[in-house]
Amino acid sequence: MQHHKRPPASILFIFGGSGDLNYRKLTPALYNLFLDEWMPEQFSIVGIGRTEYTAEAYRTHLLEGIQNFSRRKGEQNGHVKKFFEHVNYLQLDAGDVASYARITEYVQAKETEWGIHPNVIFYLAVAPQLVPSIAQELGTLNLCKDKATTRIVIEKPFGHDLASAHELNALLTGLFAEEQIFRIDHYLGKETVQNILALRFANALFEPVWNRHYIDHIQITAAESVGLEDRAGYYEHSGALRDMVQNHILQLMCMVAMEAPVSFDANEIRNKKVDVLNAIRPIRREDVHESAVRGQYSAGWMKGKQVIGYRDEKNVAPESKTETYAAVKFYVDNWRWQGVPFYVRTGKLMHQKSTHVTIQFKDAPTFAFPSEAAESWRSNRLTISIQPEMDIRIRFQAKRPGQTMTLDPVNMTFNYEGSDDHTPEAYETLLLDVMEGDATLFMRADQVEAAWKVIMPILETWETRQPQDFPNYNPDSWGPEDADALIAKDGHAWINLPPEKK
Ligand SMILES: NC(=O)C1=CN([C@@H]2O[C@H](COP(=O)(O)OP(=O)(O)OC[C@H]3O[C@@H](n4cnc5c(N)ncnc54)[C@H](OP(=O)(O)O)[C@@H]3O)[C@@H](O)[C@H]2O)C=CC1
Ligand SMILES: O=C1O[C@H](COP(=O)(O)O)[C@@H](O)[C@H](O)[C@H]1O
Repeated sequence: MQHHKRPPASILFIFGGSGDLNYRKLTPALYNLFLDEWMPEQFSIVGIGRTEYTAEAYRTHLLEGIQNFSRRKGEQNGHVKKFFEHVNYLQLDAGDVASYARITEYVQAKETEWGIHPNVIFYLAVAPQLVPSIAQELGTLNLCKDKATTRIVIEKPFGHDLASAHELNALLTGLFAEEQIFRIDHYLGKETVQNILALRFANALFEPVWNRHYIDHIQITAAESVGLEDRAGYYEHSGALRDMVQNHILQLMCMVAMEAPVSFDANEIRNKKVDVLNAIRPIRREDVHESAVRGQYSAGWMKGKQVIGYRDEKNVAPESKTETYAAVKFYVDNWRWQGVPFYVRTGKLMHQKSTHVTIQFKDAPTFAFPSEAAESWRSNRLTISIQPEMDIRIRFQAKRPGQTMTLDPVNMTFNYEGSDDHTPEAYETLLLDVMEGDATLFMRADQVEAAWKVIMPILETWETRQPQDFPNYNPDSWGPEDADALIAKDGHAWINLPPEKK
């Protein structure tokens, strides 16, 4: 039984309908929205790509994606069939200007069939270099003149660098009204990421210690156990820094480091986040080697299975210098964070899928216990596990029961209620927001550009200096040795989160 208001009738055109994002995330999310009766009464999803598919073959392909990646698989009685009645495919080369007329024809046919004018959403799930030309063509379609019902969703990375992001913003704002533009960063739709704001700003407990006086350093890890997954067309031009650091990781950093907002108004939150980006200390080109490490995976073994190296993946150049791993040390130059390092890292084919933020507090000022009481004083730590574990852990010292004064670090853990099955995926939340026209969880133009500004010196340095040691890390490892050295020289070590015992 449905207890909520559904969005208005919508047609979603997904450029990149034959790609990995749609297969792994968008279609499973739309399917879950359908199961939960959040999809409009009248809707149509149209995948777009150059690959040849019959409607049937396309649906079979996407069903496989649901079976592999959806939080609820495709076995729900009859629902799969009903869902796929709304899914179609348009074989279309985005470079073929004349073919855009087919989009208008499709919309007109649906208008006639449904007897109303629907929302029309263009989702650009394609590599950034294709975005400007597609946006340009869409912007000239008559139907895009209707600001209330037409929207364009742009995936990250938004642009390829600072200059192209700036140009893209100018292009989009020339063609569309700001309320039609949805710059997506799906990490902002994750429940656990949104909970960072709740943890920090709905509790007075943490605020007094959330600063340079009590925090030693902060770590952000987004480790993936998957490799390239046949995405060379996109990833070879991207690499880990553009793919994950410029967007997802910097957004996580903003949430951890931002000042308290005075309201939950979308612009107020964005203002506070952009302040963090603007306060990140610029890394000088000559210092990049001190603050950033890149890596590329070799061939090897992953959980007992043989895997090929990055350079042997399909459509990857044999001498590719694309990084599949990046670690960076940042500082935020403001009163709260002066002198506190933020260590961030991300990589593919790593030992374990794990995204988490760790706040490492300073040691107790003196240690009155006998020195043999504890292996380390460095015990106070707060960890926000974003995925696959979804929990918040506070680690502190406790006395081990017995006659001696022996201390052990223990964890107090908050686990999200219910199973993963019931937690909406980020793309469910965000796609619903797009259909409803709510841009609160989306990026503003200046945020995207400020994030590019932060990473440009690293990008430019890496692009001009060839990596001499690629491939430099093994699958099923925690990345290159240099990344351990990056943090070890400050007297720290990366924290690899063990799964919480249930
Ligand atoms: N994969 C993921 O998990 C995530 C991806 N993203 C973002 O999504 C975007 C796409 O990534 P991903 O799906 O992985 O990349 P893929 O390489 O898997 O997909 C690229 C898509 O672009 C289409 N395409 C390429 N050229 C054309 C063309 N001339 N005309 C029409 N379609 C074309 C391809 O279709 P065809 O070959 O059939 O033409 C394919 O569907 C990137 O910006 C990425 O950052 C964001 C979050 C997660
Ligand atoms: O944006 C991207 O994100 C995925 C990882 O997303 P997650 O929700 O599974 O953490 C990554 O695999 C992909 O390379 C990147 O484009």
